[in-house]
Amino acid sequence: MLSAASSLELSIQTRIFKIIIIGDSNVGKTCLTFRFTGGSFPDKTEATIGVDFREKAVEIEGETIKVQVWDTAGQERFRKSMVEHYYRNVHAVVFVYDVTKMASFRNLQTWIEECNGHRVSASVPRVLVGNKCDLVNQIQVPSNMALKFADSHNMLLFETSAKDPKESQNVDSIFMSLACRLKAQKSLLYRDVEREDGRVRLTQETEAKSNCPC
Ligand SMILES: Nc1nc2c(ncn2[C@@H]2O[C@H](COP(=O)(O)OP(=O)(O)OP(=O)(O)O)[C@@H](O)[C@H]2O)c(=O)[nH]1
Ligand SMILES: [Mg+2]
Repeated sequence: MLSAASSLELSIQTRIFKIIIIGDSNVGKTCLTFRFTGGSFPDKTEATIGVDFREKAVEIEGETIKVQVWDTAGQERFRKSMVEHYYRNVHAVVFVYDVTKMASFRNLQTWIEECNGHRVSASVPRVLVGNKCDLVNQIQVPSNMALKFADSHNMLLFETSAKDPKESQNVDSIFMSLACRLKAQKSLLYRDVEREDGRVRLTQETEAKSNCPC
């Protein structure tokens, strides 16, 4: 068993990455969050009011990182007082649309503008997620259209389903790929700080040895 001191030390050392999920109401933001943090698809969901937080500890290259997912409200009336909080000190942004609803794809432009309007740095990674791919006969947003949009905004595209258990790895990979990128970014940041201190010098070679699972 861990002593109180060592468990305190562990929790102090654990880095937390804040990832927000943004998109129209009903696209499945809450279900995607559930799938990643709890491994299941909820029987029933209500519209999110304000924000729901869910966390998951993941291990990347031997480091335990806490991924803190901010599941935001898509409905204007449930989000307007919270928007500032969503974007404050955010580490990564996940934009979600519903592949069976063209309007949710068209509205991405507005969500991206909102994000840009909150001084989110260009270095904050963003990904695009097309959800509900299990509804194969109802797809309205063709993959090539989504891919073009993602490319033009410098985002990776994931097409997936929070509902289909066979897709659960794909859902995990949305968050894991972001966590890997953030870990790499942060280690660069530490390296710079350490360089300034003149204490530690990490070389390109050290970076190349990285064996990130993503
Ligand atoms: N078929 C299918 N239905 C899904 C999927 N993901 C979510 N749903 C359904 O879509 C509806 C909305 O899901 P939520 O996760 O609550 O949507 P949301 O984006 O969080 O909505 P707000 O909280 O209002 O912003 C629910 O009825 C879910 O069961 C999916 O991958 N496939
Ligand atoms: Mg929700």
